[in-house]
Amino acid sequence: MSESRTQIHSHMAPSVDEMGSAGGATSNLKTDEQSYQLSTLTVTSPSNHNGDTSQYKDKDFKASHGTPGHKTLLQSDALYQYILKTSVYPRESTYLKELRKITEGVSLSYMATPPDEVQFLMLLIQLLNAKNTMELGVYTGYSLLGTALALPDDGKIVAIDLDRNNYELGAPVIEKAGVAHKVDFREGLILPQLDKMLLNQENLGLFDFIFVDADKDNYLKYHERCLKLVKVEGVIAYDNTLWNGSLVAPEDAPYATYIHQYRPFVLELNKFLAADKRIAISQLSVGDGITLCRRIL
Ligand SMILES: C[S@@+](CC[C@H](N)C(=O)[O-])C[C@H]1O[C@@H](n2cnc3c(N)ncnc32)[C@H](O)[C@@H]1O
Repeated sequence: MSESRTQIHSHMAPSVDEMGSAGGATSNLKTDEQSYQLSTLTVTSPSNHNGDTSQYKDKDFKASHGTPGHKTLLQSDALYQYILKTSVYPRESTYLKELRKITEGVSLSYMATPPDEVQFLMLLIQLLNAKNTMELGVYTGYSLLGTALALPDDGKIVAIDLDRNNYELGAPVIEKAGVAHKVDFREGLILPQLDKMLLNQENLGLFDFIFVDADKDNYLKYHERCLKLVKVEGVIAYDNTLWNGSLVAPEDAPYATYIHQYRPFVLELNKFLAADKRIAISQLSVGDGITLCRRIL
């Protein structure tokens, strides 16, 4: 089995470069949470994901199976670069590109949703004819801008994040793109913000689409609240549900600390969503894994 190796350094997350060579060194690793401390580690990415987990016991296996140095669980970086160059970058709006470039220069830039995933979300929003949407976890606003561009002119996005400073890096681009009137940014912790919204009957069943991309240990709490806020036949999308591929690795696999920390919560979420009769689901291996939940009850 051939492997590619990528060095990942704290505060030096690799970025996707559309002109760069295919393969390990120019890559973009999806992680979340501002508290994430990425120590220097070697990522070893098996190029052939055939379900064989025996490699995890290999002492030479330094880090994340299924973390091929980019925000996807594809077979290779080359394939990922192919998708970006062929289907994503040529159609990425100049504003999204500008915000992506700005974000690449910011610390924790790897937190941004990858461009292929945002392209998918934009199409989904249009397929749903979504008008009222919400985003939990904004960062600099790359997925927020994608949503705003995909919505009709009278569409709305409630966007919640505890950190206004990062949002303000993207806000001028959102303004320049002519979609700022759709964005209702609310600074604060997500849980109390959702609870406040639930007190107003008018918010119940209001939303056509909700994108959840924040603290994994709270996703189940968000789920109960979002199920009341999304309309029947509306969609909630949970990001990072494949959690860097760590879900199928042994507990002592050499992942970064934050991966270990949140892994049980993602496992619990996936199990819960699979059994939840109130929703129809599909877990997709786009980006770091995204689970679509359509409210059916
Ligand atoms: C992965 S980033 C979001 C990325 C964003 N969707 C994008 O495309 O750039 C996660 C964000 O969630 C925010 N966050 C994490 N936990 C939160 C909480 N409990 N309440 C509010 N915001 C939170 C962080 O401040 C961070 O900006």
